Amino acid sequence: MVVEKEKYLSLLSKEYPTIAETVTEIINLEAIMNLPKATEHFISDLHGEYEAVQHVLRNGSGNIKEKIKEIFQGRLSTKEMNQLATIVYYPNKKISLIVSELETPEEIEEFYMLTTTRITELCAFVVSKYTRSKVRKSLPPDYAYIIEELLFKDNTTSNKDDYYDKIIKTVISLDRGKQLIVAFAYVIQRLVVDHIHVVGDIYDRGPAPDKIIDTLMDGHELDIQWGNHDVLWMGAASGSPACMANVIRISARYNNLEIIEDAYGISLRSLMLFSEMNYPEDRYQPFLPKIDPDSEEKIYPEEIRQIAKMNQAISIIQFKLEGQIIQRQPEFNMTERLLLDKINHDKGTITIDGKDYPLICDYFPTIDPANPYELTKEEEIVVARLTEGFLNSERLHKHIQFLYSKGSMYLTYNDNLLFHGCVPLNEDLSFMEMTINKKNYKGKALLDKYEDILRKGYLNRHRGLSYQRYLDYIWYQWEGEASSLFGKDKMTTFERLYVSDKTTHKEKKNTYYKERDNLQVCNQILEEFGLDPQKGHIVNGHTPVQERHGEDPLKADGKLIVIDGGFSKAYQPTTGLAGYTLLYNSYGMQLVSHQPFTSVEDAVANEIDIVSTRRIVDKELKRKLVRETDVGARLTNRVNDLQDLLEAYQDGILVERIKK
Ligand SMILES: O=P(O)(O)OC[C@H]1O[C@](O)(COP(=O)(O)O)[C@@H](O)[C@@H]1O
Ligand SMILES: [Mn+2]
Repeated sequence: MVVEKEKYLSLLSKEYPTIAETVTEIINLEAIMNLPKATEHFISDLHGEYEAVQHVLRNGSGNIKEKIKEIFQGRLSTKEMNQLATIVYYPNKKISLIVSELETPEEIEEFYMLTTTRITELCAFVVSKYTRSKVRKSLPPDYAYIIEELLFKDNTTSNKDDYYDKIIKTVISLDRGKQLIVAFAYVIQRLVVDHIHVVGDIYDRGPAPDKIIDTLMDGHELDIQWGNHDVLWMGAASGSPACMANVIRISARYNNLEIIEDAYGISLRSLMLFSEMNYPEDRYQPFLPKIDPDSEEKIYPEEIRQIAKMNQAISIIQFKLEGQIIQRQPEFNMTERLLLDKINHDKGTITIDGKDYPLICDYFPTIDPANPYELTKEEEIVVARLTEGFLNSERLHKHIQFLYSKGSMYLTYNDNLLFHGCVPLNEDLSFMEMTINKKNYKGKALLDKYEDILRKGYLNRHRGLSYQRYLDYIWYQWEGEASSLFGKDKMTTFERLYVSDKTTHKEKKNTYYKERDNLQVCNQILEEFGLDPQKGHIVNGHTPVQERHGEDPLKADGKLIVIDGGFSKAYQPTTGLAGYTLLYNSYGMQLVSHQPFTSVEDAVANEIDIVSTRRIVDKELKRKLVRETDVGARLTNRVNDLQDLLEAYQDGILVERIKK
């Protein structure tokens, strides 16, 4: 035997010291590989919409309802099935509501009895595709014993029924019925979806990306493909002032500065004072925040004025900082985006592409026409304070570290390729090249390089300016032409704010977006990432699918699927929907579309499911097993090693470590 192999087996023998233990593990792994493939659940462009995301996660994109129907159709009425579903999604709230409407203790007891029996049956069905050990690990410690006892009850011995009945009755008589049902509900929520892929853009626009991350951190098995908005926050947390200015500007624009101040505890006081002192009352029209018409929170005119001024101050700071990057990084090829030096301060106009346009607002108290990209002393102080705040917020770093640990630029998983935006293409369909530190990158190598830069930028965040190069490249991924996350020729933020002529607002999408309906292009990309085009799919987020205008989320005959349906409220008028989720289980792939989510209260009281339609993307001819997945490939390797270990024991090459 080769020495290396022998060493490896000797190490393995520490974990499996006897023939019996080795055999047991082989049998265990073989059994796992024969289980149906676990359900993958793809979501993207969550954009801070915590409640809608929660709802989709709680109802497993409609999967829980499907399972309820499978078991109870014909036995329960639609009303009873809807009620059971809502109990699973919002157990605490729904049970309290139901119980408050019941009159006698007998009715309450009957409700608990019935619900516990039904939810046990549902849970048993949901967990039937997992090994017992996996189920056991998902049980809440407080009720693990009881749930396990009820779940794995032996149906062959009917005299045990009394025993199970007795367990339930005792729990109820001890006034613990509600807690047990809640525990069951969470187990069902957790296990109905085995693995979540978040295809980018958790941050910006909506109110609570921080709460979404808290939820994602709470135990689901998942991975993240970073979106452009996530990378902007990662850049800000890495100490990039330009990324940070963008983050603050977007939060101000969407009237959501609480995310910075309250959720992450970063003080905006310096910016507020600076903007109050420098930007007067009537010059901020383009900077008024967008107010969510559905929001019940009252906002005072004075507050709106304050936010607009902060937005204006940080926007100018952003344009200056971005101009500095563009000037010091010729490789970015972005000199056309240098606009502050094109302002004609006397005439109140700007020259873009050789044409003069009037400015909506021509008040630039901090811009020195001779040196338009230089920050004033005061602006420098504001930027330094804010950067410190972003570098030192504990909660922000907890979240950003989670994004780094679970995330990547792209992912290959069970033959599929997942990324948020695009693989930048030239018009002739070749991969677009980007020069980074004098070397050229394209296709997969470019995405790998971007990821490397993102990681190095964050790891070196406290090491000062010599690492600024990384930060500049992180910012580039937010709005550079060869960014795989942005995918447009330019970001016209300045023009949108200052010029009314809409022709200047145009952002041209990369060729990828026109060509991703082309099967050959999709195949070329799958091959570039080492995947089999016959088997794989590409999954993207980033561009809201305008289903209302007849756009199809399935491109190239279903080879590529775009799942940005607009959880983001700001985009719902364009999409006409509230998001897609893609499910990939042992029977194939299904695209689920969701209607706008109103509120938790509405969902609880009126038992609303926001799932509207399901579409088959791909159907497996034969139910797919774990053996045929990436996990299966790893387990097969493991089984092969264990078989070698077994042989080594049997041939006397290794001796069993029998415990004394
Ligand atoms: O809708 P807003 O807030 O004006 O933002 C528009 C900007 O957002 C972008 O669409 C990028 O964000 P998305 O990833 O959400 O599309 C830019 O291309 C555009 O300039
Ligand atoms: Mn995006």
